[in-house]
Amino acid sequence: MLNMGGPSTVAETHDFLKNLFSDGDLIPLPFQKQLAPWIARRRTPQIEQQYEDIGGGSPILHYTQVQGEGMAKLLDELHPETAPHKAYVAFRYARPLTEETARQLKADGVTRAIAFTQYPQYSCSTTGSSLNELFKRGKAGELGQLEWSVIDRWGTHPGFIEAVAQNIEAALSKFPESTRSETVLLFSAHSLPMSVVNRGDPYVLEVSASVAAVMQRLGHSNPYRLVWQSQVGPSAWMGMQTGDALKGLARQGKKQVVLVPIAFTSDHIETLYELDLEYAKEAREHGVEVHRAESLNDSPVFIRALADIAAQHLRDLAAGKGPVSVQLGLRCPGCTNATCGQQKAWFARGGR
Ligand SMILES: C=CC1=C(C)c2cc3[nH]c(cc4nc(cc5[nH]c(cc1n2)c(C)c5CCC(=O)O)C(CCC(=O)O)=C4C)c(C)c3C=C
Ligand SMILES: [Fe+2]
Ligand SMILES: [Fe+2]
Repeated sequence: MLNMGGPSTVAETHDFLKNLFSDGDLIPLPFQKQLAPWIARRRTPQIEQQYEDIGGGSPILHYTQVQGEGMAKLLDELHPETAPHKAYVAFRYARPLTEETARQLKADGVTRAIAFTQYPQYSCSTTGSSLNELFKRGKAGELGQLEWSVIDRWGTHPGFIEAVAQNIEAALSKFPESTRSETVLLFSAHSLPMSVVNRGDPYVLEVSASVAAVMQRLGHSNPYRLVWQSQVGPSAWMGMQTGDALKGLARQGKKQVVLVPIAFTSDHIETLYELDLEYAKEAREHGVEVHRAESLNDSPVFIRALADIAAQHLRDLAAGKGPVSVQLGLRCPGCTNATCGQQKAWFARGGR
């Protein structure tokens, strides 16, 4: 289960940021080796305070473990031919890091593995970075004799869409029935730098497809927009920004909003701090009642969706389909990172 991870305790914040700013697939920096530790050190106090304010750390490891254990158990029933199944967590910037998990896979004598991204929608800066890291470890012989296949995206899977829709319905039910249909659904996803969007990264399109599928499932019961949050640094990022959108809606006299995180499957500072503590609070000061749809976290509907995605993948493999999706094979038209090409070829050969 591939994801970026987060600091489980406030004390782990610095190492998390150092790993994050050292990742050239996420943030390409000149003199990255020297600059990354410097930026991380400077940014640590502010981000530590945010993790402090949301209860002392990121819950992502806890929820990924709950999701993984639930998924593996269901998968034993859904696809007994390949049982027993076991979920391993491989985070990009926090423990357990990919290198730790690689050692564990080797020690356990695992021979067959699925690299299952936990980002619903594909971006080279998220899933692409995790796959590049796994590829580098594999090429260096750190993974043992493993045969790999990849689940690279699942942003319109009906089980995922159903789980999100149910959480929206629960949030909507907090508004009076008489005015419920006037509530604006404000889908919010982590933004991307325009430099990434403009090289042909598929994330913005795939997040939009998720939103369209959720709205179809809801029978277009409410007006909606997709907006973008958490941009960092001075460069241009995908907009409109979530905070500005809330202010604009307030100015236009909207009184009820449901905020919907759509590109991340468990709580993190972006939901618990930015959406709940910053934006929702500010909107309330402007007279807007805001409720947030819960993150998927330990949703049984979502855990069943993960198991269903994995089971379908295993059935496809048994039916002779290749180890990677057709779509994974296509690099961004503007991609100049040679590792991306090597990584895709390596996974297409089953990790050999
Ligand atoms: C699908 C989700 C995410 C995308 C896409 C994404 C792209 C992206 N992020 C940065 C820079 C930073 N992100 C940071 C934290 C962070 N990012 C995501 C998700 C996505 N990022 C999450 C869930 C988190 C927080 C983890 C948590 O537990 O809350 C940070 C660190 C925090 C900070 O310093 O503000 C940075 C920096 C870039 C540059 C980027 C696309 C290229
Ligand atoms: Fe980010
Ligand atoms: Fe790339």
